[in-house]
Amino acid sequence: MPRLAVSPEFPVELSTLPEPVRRDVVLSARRFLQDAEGAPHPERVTGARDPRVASLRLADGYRGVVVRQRDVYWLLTVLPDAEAWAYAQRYRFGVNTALGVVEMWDAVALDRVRPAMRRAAEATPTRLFADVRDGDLAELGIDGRFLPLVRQITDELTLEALESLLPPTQYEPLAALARGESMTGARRELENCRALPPDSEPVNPEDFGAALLRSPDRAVFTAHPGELDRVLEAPGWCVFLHPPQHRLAHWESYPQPTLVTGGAGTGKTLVALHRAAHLARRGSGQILLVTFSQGLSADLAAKLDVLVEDETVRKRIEVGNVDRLAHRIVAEAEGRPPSLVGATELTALWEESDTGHSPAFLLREWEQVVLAQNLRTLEEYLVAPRPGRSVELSDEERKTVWRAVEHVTEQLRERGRRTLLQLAAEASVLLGRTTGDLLEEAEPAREPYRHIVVDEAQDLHPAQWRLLRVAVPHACDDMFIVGDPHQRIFDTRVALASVGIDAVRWQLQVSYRLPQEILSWGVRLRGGGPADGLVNGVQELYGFRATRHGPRPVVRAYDSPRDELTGLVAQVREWIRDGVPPGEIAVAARTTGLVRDARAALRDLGVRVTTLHGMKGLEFRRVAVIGVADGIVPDPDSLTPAGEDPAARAHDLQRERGLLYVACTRALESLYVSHSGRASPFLPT
Ligand SMILES: Nc1ncnc2c1ncn2[C@@H]1O[C@H](COP(=O)(O)OP(=O)(O)OP(=O)(O)O)[C@@H](O)[C@H]1O
Repeated sequence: MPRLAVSPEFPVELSTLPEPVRRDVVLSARRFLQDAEGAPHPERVTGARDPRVASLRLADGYRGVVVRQRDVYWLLTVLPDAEAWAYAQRYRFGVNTALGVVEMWDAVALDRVRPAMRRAAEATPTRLFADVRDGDLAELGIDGRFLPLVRQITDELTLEALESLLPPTQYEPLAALARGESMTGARRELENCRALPPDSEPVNPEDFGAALLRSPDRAVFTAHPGELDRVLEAPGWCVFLHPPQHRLAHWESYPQPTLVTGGAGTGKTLVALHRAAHLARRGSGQILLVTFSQGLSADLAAKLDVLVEDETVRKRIEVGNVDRLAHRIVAEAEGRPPSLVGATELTALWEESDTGHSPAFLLREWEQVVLAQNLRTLEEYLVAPRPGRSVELSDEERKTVWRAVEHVTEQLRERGRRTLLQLAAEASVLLGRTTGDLLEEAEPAREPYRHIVVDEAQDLHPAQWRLLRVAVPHACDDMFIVGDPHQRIFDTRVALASVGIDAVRWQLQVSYRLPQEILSWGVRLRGGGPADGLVNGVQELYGFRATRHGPRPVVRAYDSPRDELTGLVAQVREWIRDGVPPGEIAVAARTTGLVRDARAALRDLGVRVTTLHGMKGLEFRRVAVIGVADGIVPDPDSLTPAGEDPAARAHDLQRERGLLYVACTRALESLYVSHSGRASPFLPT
């Protein structure tokens, strides 16, 4: 029986074929896998650059291309006959001698550039890799067949021109050396191309089957027709993760909490989903997959349903948001659902306390200093640090503020009302009581969850982190956390270590959602500067890059809001005329008023219209962000007056910037931004 591995390109090509052809292709592939009667035979490809390449007739006029070695077949693509033969002739295949993974390159295109490279090399004695020894290149897995070419490269631009022609495992270490990195840096880049931890066996470059097994991003083996159907039908992200994503999601065991950070579209949510699925398949205990809001958790649950087919495995994962968890714990303890206080009622309570500070100032002090550090007494508050608050408070002023906090909490208690953060704080006390102090005890009395996986971690409040920490005992694989401090859209900054989560951090750097043009523009908008939170110190966007190119974002200035709406409608209609389904188009604005106007203007078109906040965690092919004007973004009502607290205002501005950045980085293909009147100061010039 053949051992059949499928490449990620095969299902993609298959999905573009007309229905009857697709059905025939799937039937033929199944027959081939089972070696059944009528199965297609591998046919030799004359003129092939690689003698292991063969062709399979999969449907009338359509052929598959395979690389074979003994009983192993790697099914690469399915194309109309003529294209399939040409494809089969073009490519060569190898095994990376350092990593043992498969490599594939367009030998015809590479041959085509050789004469120009030779001429360029003859014109100058300069060589980009003159100082690098052959031995070092071999250690980095550079294929001997590429060596003459590598030795001819004169400068970085020439190397960049080769990027699409070389396998990434050849290109990445060379690019690192070209950037002036040491051998260690180049090795690190190479290691980043590894999806699985190294095995103890030395690499045998002749064993193609073993190399395919080490390359789950390039090939998935299917043992029976059910598995083949799954690979052919499931969305690509369910089956093929990019090497760093695969490594993080499928790592056997993490001895301590793990934090994965990465820019927009680097696949953090996918990694969180696959990690949860991996843990569930292992069956080591109940898993909580948790995120920031109810809407996002519904989205996660829907994706998880697609990823995990086995019902028993799926049931091991509860998907939720932290507020719901807190609500449930308190409701169970008290025998009835807790009642929440509304924003207006809370503001009125702060106003009752005569402190000389605004309700917004007091609320912030309560949430970001008192609740964030879980301060219970005036004595604790008097000596507590107040990070992010630049207005000094004397002891007397602190006493006044504390009295206001006591007044408000007392009033809330009397009315039987609570805020969500109070709920989280109470839930962690309740859980701590029933489970013992899990931070201290080695063997708690009860284990609510065995694993917790957190998405959108940057926006959780310390009180919510404390709840999550007590909801899972300290053990290997207890917490797997993904987030991006640059996408923070709420006022929470937490160093995980300060809430008992001693996390080791990993980073994803390649955005698979954004074209480079939107990514670069977005980074300028966000300000490439560092963001704080999650780990001690700050994090940079340095090294964040994309794999695709696309159109530059379009920024349109209009004379009036009415013209701006007309322009929006014209843009959305054009996208729909281009064939983009309305469900894959989103329009976002900072204010609910603008959202209402845009909804009315786009009434019949069926596109999603939402606030900037509502864009969090989502993705669309085309995105329009409107009303990006001075006076709207940043929202003046959401900014602390500079006179009241300059540091808080600076944080507010960062948060507003982050919000716009989040909305603009939802676009897979095109981004359209508009304003009437003066542009928002956040827009890159
Ligand atoms: N392995 C993959 N296979 C297919 N598509 C991928 C893969 N990894 C990332 N993508 C693409 O990138 C998108 C972003 O993935 P995901 O939502 O997990 O990123 P993220 O880092 O959580 O994004 P953000 O922080 O901006 O919300 C996916 O929806 C998909 O379009």
